[in-house]
Amino acid sequence: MSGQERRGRDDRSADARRDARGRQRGEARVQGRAARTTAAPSQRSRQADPARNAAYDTLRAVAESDAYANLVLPPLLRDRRIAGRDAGFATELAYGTLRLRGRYDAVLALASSRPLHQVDPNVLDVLRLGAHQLLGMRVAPHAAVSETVGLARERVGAGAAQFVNAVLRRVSEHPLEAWLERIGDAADPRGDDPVARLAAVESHPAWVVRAMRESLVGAGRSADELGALLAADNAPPRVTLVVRPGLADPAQVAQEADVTPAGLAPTALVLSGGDPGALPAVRDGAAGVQDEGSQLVTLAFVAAPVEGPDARWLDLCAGPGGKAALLGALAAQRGARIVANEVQPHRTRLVEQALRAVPGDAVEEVRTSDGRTVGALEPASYDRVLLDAPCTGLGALRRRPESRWRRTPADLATLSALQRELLASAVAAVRPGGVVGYVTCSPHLAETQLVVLDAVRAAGRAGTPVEVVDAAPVMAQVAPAWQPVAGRTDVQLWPHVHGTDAMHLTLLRRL
Ligand SMILES: C[S@@+](CC[C@H](N)C(=O)[O-])C[C@H]1O[C@@H](n2cnc3c(N)ncnc32)[C@H](O)[C@@H]1O
Repeated sequence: MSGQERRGRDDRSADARRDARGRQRGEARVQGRAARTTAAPSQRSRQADPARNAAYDTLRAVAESDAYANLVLPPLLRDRRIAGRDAGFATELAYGTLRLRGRYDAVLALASSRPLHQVDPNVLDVLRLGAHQLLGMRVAPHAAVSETVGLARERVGAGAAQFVNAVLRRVSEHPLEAWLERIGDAADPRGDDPVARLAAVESHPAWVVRAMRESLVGAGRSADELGALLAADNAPPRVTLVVRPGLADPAQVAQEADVTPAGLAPTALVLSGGDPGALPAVRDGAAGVQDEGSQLVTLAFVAAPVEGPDARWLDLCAGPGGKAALLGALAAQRGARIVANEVQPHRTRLVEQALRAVPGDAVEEVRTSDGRTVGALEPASYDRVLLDAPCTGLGALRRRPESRWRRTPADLATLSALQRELLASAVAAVRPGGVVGYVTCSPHLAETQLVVLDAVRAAGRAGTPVEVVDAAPVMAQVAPAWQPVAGRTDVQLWPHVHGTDAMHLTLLRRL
């Protein structure tokens, strides 16, 4: 995607109701305040608007309390009664700034008279917000600078405001394309380090850039797609609904909301605007918000042929219950029953909530237990076992704006060890002839192909041998538009190709 296209996409989420200064109109009304204020006019004109304040508070919570932006911002907007386009502006400002933090830090490092590590973290976050308004959103440059200077003055102090003014004025001197060129050259001065260049330009840690290149190649795709993959991580994901089969009617949902078919999964609709939580079908649990990739891997898992009965399904790591709800709906249609297992009690409660619309006789149990023990406690007990494993989430970076900066290579070692144990347990829990679906929302080879390779070997040693089932024809049956990758029996989805999270699916049959 070109910088121009990327900007165009950001532009569409910019606030059309904002005035030329990028400030919201009718702010007092949105805030429930009287139009008159007791502040002196000079002070009034300096007040940063609530949307920018909300974005700033979100960035500070992410930095100081290890908070998740998508858990911090929505309640903050509700509490402060920031709604509609102003909420959209705050969301794009906060999430976009977090996703593109690496790019903006590279820009700010060139524009600042001080090394960034000497800049107060509060000031640095204000600068990042200013950089995103200037380079990633359609806020007029003078408004982006003056409003952000106002934010600095209000939240940090007058000295900080002067510094912010000087740096942002320098940032505003060049358009995004020129800055991308400059930060690319600064990261890769000799022109022989494409990873460093992409890391700066596409705003990913270098280790993630390397891992994504290996994942693309390992999944049978070209390394030339790397730039497009990283750019796709920087775009806000579309809002996709799942219409749970037998519980809701897509035509009915289409009457209630502005939706279009997502393209691959027959259950998936893209919502073009509005609050999905306000839709009746979503409120009652017959539909939900779910990435199309999650729907596809669940549908393919259920479509995989098993030998013999097909009545008892286990979701080993079910929380918060998105896939369990789809599984439950499909189980109800097929006369099967599901057991939903989750290790964290509060997430088990979310699974119960997600399953509220699934007919009771399709749900055998929702329980809290460590999935690693299930294989030993209930050997050969299920016809299908879904293992949607805890993972780094490197395939869902666009959805979790700050996570790329939090994850470390050390997480891979911990998580892939857990994934191996859980997969061994899943294999032990499925009966001979039954199917295990191994799913991650990461394309990292250490969490996908290597875990599967080890699990197949370990299963043989443990006396519970498995074979890999070719998932390509199964996926083609579920999603006729699916294009298999030559030589691959697993399924790897990609944001830049399929518009989904980078979900992985391997199907195993117990022998
Ligand atoms: C990727 S999430 C599952 C998402 C879920 N399938 C959905 O679609 O909503 C992985 C889940 O595994 C849970 N988990 C982690 N370790 C576990 C364990 N040892 N046993 C069972 N669940 C575990 C996590 O708490 C988390 O809820």
